[in-house]
Amino acid sequence: MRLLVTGGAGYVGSVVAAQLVEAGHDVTVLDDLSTGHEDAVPEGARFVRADITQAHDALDGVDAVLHFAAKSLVGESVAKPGLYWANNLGGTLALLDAMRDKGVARIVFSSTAATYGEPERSPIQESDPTRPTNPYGASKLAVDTALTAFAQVRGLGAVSLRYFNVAGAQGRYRERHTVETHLIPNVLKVATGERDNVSVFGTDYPTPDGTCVRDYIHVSDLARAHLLALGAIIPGEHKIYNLGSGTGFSVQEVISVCREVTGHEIPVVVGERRPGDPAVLVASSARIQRELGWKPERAALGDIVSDAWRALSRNT
Ligand SMILES: NC(=O)c1ccc[n+]([C@@H]2O[C@H](COP(=O)([O-])OP(=O)(O)OC[C@H]3O[C@@H](n4cnc5c(N)ncnc54)[C@H](O)[C@@H]3O)[C@@H](O)[C@H]2O)c1
Ligand SMILES: O=c1ccn([C@@H]2O[C@H](COP(=O)(O)OP(=O)(O)O[C@H]3O[C@H](CO)[C@H](O)[C@H](O)[C@H]3O)[C@@H](O)[C@H]2O)c(=O)[nH]1
Repeated sequence: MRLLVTGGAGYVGSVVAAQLVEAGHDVTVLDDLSTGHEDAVPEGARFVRADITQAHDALDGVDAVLHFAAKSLVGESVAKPGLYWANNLGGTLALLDAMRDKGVARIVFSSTAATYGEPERSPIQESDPTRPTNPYGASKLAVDTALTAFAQVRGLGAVSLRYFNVAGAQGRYRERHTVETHLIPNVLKVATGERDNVSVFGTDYPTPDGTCVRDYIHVSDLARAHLLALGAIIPGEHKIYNLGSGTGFSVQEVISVCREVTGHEIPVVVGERRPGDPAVLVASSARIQRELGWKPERAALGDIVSDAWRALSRNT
């Protein structure tokens, strides 16, 4: 297929673009490089540096869009909600209009666990209430809502994948955000010497060891789900799937695994709770397993951390 990958110079988008090229698709990456890196665009993909509101030309002859481009820092979204609404919702609406103008009727969208907010039960199912607790999650939920409407009125075929905590690396493709908020890369930066210690945000949560529990999914497993989603798009339908490994690990458990993998003691500083962090976020991925036959292959936390560590130590 001829595919447009927005945000394909970023962490998740670059891994998916690499898998798409590998599978023989014709791939164009469109990215404004606001948080991405041009050298993350895989060999064999074309690169267009542009904002998602300027995608018209890049959509010529395209069969489907995989839409990763977004702002995705929860804290920044609280400080600058306008940026999140404009970029994530406004930008996506412009992209969807351009797709309609160019007759492109298929999209796979990066949604998030943040659309659920504080969950009522664990694991979270797609039918559970969506009550985002920050503008980032709200902007992503608004796109999901728009996709449902456009499927009904425009015949758009859409799949939203709600990622839980993405981690790990695929070969050279790794997480390298300039502002890094995610736990695993921050812990590993202590082992490379880039940081002196890692802060644990709260030890008084109602969890077995008092630290937050998350569902970490390997970026390669996540990427594979996009290729399955692409094949499952049905015009006029919007499908939503959670994507996690189905097992929760606490912050302390993650740090322990990072110590085992790196052989570094990784000093810890106990800090305050980070506002807006739910105690436990674990996905039920039963729907995508049942309907698309997806299965995580590198779900073990040791594998996820080892792959992230290998890629990081090769590049620092
Ligand atoms: N990483 C995670 O744990 C996680 C979890 C849930 C959802 N997501 C979603 O997955 C997607 C990818 O996340 P990521 O971690 O790879 O982030 P990232 O910041 O590495 O990648 C996003 C890419 O989009 C580009 N971009 C942003 N705004 C743009 C615009 N207006 N026009 C063109 N390009 C633009 C950036 O330059 C970057 O290359 C995002 O939509 C994010 O919300 C990520
Ligand atoms: O230096 C750090 C970084 C994180 N944490 C803790 O580690 C856990 C994981 O934090 P991350 O920042 O790695 O991930 P989040 O769970 O906050 O975020 C993920 O889930 C969100 C939904 O709530 C969004 O989908 C977001 O894009 C996705 O990365 C949280 O309990 C956080 O408080 C620390 O203790 N210290």
